[in-house]
Amino acid sequence: MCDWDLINKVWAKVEEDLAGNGQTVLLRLFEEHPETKAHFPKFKDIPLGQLTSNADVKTHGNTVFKALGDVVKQKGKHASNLQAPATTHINKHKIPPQNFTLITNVVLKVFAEKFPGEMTAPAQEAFSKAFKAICSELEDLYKKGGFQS
Ligand code: HEM
Repeated sequence: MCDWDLINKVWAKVEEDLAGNGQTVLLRLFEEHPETKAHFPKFKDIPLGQLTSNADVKTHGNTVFKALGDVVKQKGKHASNLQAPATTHINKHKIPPQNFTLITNVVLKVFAEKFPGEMTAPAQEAFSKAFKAICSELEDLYKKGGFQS
């Protein structure tokens, strides 16, 4: 079991600047795993240096973090919240499932840096467990959805 209350306490802090925090995560994802940028039609041809001031990255950061916030707020009962993104990421965006592990590891790292007061050892552990569970549920949905890379 994960401590969803601990996670939601950190998330309240994240929501003080949802778009900015989502933007930081996307930029760090592109920096640390440059192959992930190639999956985004809007960003793939723009050099990373120029993306730091790209408004679309911030808007997309907000979209991703809004969806992730909707998941963590369900405190574990998020099956229906995962179905829609799984379907689009399988069929429309064609994102291999291991990318969810990459992005959630980046989220953990960015939160630990940005929110050292809230990201205590138990909070990091709670996020780590929750993200592992979510990634594994997404993998199951990918299998059911017949994902082909
Ligand atoms: C925490 C994990 C993630 C969440 C919550 C998330 C959520 C979303 C949402 C809500 C959308 C817009 C609605 C839709 O099309 O479903 C979206 C679009 C998209 N996502 Fe994700 N996503 C995640 C991870 C990723 C990763 C790891 C990649 C690729 C490496 C990716 C690639 C895309 C692309 C290419 C789009 C379309 C962007 C556009 O509008 O041009 N996503 N995502």
